[in-house]
Amino acid sequence: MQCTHCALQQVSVCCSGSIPSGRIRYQNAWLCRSLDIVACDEAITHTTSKEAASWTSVKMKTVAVLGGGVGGLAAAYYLSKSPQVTKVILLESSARYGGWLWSTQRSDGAVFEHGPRGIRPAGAVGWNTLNLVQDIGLESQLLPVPYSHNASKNRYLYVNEKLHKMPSGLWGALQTVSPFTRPIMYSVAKEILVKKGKEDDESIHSFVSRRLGKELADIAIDSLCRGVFAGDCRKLSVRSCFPPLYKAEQRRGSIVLGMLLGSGQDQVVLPGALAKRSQEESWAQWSLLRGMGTFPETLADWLEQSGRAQLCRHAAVKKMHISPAGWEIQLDDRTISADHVISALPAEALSSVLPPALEPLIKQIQEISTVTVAVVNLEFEGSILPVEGFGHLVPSTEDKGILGVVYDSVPFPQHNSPEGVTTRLTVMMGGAWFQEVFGSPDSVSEERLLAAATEAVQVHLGVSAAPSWSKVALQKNCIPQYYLGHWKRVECMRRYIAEKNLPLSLAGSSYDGVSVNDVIYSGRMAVERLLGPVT
Ligand SMILES: Cc1cc2nc3c(=O)[nH]c(=O)nc-3n(C[C@H](O)[C@H](O)[C@H](O)COP(=O)(O)OP(=O)(O)OC[C@H]3O[C@@H](n4cnc5c(N)ncnc54)[C@H](O)[C@@H]3O)c2cc1C
Ligand SMILES: C=Cc1c2[nH]c(c1C)Cc1[nH]c(c(CCC(=O)O)c1C)Cc1[nH]c(c(C)c1CCC(=O)O)Cc1[nH]c(c(C)c1C=C)C2
Repeated sequence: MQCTHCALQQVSVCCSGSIPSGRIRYQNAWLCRSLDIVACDEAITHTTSKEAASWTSVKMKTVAVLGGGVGGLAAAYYLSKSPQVTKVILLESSARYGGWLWSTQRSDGAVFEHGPRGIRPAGAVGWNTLNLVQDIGLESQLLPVPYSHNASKNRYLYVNEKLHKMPSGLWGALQTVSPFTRPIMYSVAKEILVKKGKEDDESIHSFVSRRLGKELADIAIDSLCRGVFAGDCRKLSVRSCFPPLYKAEQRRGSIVLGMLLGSGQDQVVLPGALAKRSQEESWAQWSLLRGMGTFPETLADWLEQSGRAQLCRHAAVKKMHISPAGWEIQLDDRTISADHVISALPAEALSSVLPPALEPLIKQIQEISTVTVAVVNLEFEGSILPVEGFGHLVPSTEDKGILGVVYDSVPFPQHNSPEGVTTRLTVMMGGAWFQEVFGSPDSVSEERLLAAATEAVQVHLGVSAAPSWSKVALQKNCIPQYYLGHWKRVECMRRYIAEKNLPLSLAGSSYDGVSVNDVIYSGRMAVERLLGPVT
């Protein structure tokens, strides 16, 4: 079995009798050095005297974190918990922390999101985020949306010029629901009999076509990939974008069996009180009273007040030099020395600051591309929606340029203006199709993007009124695309770093998942790989 995080080690499941080197005990599981689970307690039949890892002896004087997005802030947070680090310094090029977590709060109190608007509480990474939220004192600001809410139950597809509610629950799966020509359950039942694929990676479209049929791949999966990665499911990797699907096929021979029997838990996180509350109250997603942007703001304040991290804005990293003494990080106006660097920069930004001597690494990093998304917030007078739900997605066959529309007022009415009845919507456009539809992101006008968004709302939702307020945010290169072979590329990069003994860790959305939860977890993993488990 190969550890998904620690490319260097071939680890064996312990009950086969072989003990992976560097295995350590952590909570109720056995982990390899990268802290992937090797085997749960029950599976352990052998132990060695060498298992206590020597993390406690690791000392770092100064660790620099590059990038003040949520990934960098999370890395700084976990570093700040470690007594092994003397100094943590975070460098952010822009005037504010948070990267893509960015909200506008208007003077009347209405909130508009220009990046993520909801975070999933479920699973180890969801719990991990909620543990952090609880620790920094944000609990009172949470806006949870339970599974029973219309925004959780109702998601729509815009196909053949009509809105279709996506089937949900067992009853929905048993019926033929347009735009599909067969019940989803038909494809699901047949899936168990489909042979396991032989490739070490596959596009999401090919994987789903093979296992569940072309119709689901063409409509549902095409739309899903636009609604998560703003990307093209024919190019995106199933192994890197949806690891549970890939693992289910590898370990159980079927997605359905993998879901029923489990296909291996990779992360170990204990739920704190808030995460337990999210389970008890069945939250599907959550936001914050004054918008997602308050998350990084509060985390940055918490770090500054802890006195354990020095945070610098307007501190663009220009170049980095490496010597046996460590890193020299060149900013506009000064140079900073660090024993270790955790990069939470977008891949492209990291590749442009690394020293030319690391060319093989730079080349690999440059292969991770991104897409641009135009995020258009619209506000309308009155209740104008024909349906109640989270929003609708548009498959690429219907309209390449319009990815989907979020009905923000439905999940988060608390973000509406308190003055009168209004409806807030967000139209997301472009993604992998940006250039083809709108031309260069450097030359497209806001007017054109606003007109396209307003037209989509008019055509898809029958809203003829003009918006009473709008904002266009062109999010250039905002979502990394994990194309075929991404896992191998990331593995190669980490192997290169390890073989060259470079004091460098990679975190952030470019490598191990794009969701806010994944990115926060990547910051934690970077710290744990360096210093051992954080508590
Ligand atoms: C429109 C949109 C909607 C999304 N919706 C969701 C959602 O609903 N749910 C969800 O979970 N996720 C969502 N995401 C994904 C999620 O928001 C991102 O993947 C995540 O915020 C990325 O965080 P990061 O810290 O890795 O990167 P970034 O946010 O890109 O942070 C990197 C930071 O590095 C800084 N930087 C760049 N160059 C330098 C330099 N040379 N020196 C110093 N600093 C530098 C940047 O200014 C930035 O602050 C969405 C993303 C977008 C764009
Ligand atoms: C239409 C474009 C987009 C919408 N959201 C995003 C884009 C590009 C970005 C995005 N959305 C989600 C994530 C995180 C994924 C995760 O693992 O948590 C990101 C990066 C959440 C999400 N949004 C939709 C789904 C199915 C998910 C996955 C998690 C979940 O089930 O909640 C669907 C969806 N996204 C958008 C719309 C309009 C929509 C469906 C109606 C907007």
